[in-house]
Amino acid sequence: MKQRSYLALEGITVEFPTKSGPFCALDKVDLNIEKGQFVALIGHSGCGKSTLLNAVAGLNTPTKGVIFLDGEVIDRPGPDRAVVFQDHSLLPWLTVEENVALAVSKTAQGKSRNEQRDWVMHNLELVQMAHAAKKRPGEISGGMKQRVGIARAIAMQPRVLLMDEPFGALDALTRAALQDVVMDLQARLNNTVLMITHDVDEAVLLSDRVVMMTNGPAARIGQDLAVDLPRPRGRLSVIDLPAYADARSEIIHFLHERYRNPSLAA
Ligand SMILES: Nc1ncnc2c1ncn2[C@@H]1O[C@H](COP(=O)(O)OP(=O)(O)OP(=O)(O)O)[C@@H](O)[C@H]1O
Repeated sequence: MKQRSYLALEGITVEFPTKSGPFCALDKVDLNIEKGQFVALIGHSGCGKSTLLNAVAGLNTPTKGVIFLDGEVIDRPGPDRAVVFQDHSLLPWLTVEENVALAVSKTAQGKSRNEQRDWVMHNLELVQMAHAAKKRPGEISGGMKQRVGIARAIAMQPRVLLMDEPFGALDALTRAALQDVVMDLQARLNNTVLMITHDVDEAVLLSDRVVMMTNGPAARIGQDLAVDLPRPRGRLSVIDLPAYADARSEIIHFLHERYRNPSLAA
């Protein structure tokens, strides 16, 4: 039997029907991610990053190709793949605790009510949000909502954590604090993660690999860069390492030289 990676995308083509005929967003994309790897997906706006992530989430169906997770074909959404979106998508009428509990109830077979409650609080503690358990989303800041969104996702113990620009709507300092949370979680839990970002420093700081996409239509993977930085990582401990500068430079050359932003092309 063929030995596949934990998450294996094989020949993924996605075409969308449009008035002027099919629009090819992704063209025969192959991507292999091992268990416990943190992979960032980077590329210019509109290249197809969300299309790729949504295919893994089961939210869109590839026109061609197959996605395998732990040897099983993925063709629909499931609680084994939790998604964190840029917009936290918490239910406003539920408290922080209830928002996480709702997700946990879908995946907590065999857990008593008390065990589920403890699990919810444990995950809120991991993102330093236990103190706000009784608040509603309208009573907490954007950064705090994103922390809760992350707690909700990891509390489901997904096989893959998918993040679509999770910090895109946050100011720079809040964003940095959330990156630290994600680094801490990765050190403790070693999740398998696929994360979309537009931020080169964020990609290098958080990831084991940075996968760079070519400009669409018919986008492909243009470069797959291993980030050779020790873990656990801290922002100040890696920033002066040559490997940090090298990775950063590779990505910037890819984005601004090899595949320039198509909307800036003369
Ligand atoms: N449902 C759809 N119907 C038609 N075209 C679509 C559809 N969804 C996405 N597209 C097109 O597919 C291409 C890829 O879109 P996608 O949202 O995946 O890009 P992206 O890299 O995630 O962009 P951004 O960084 O701006 O979020 C774009 O040209 C987009 O217009």
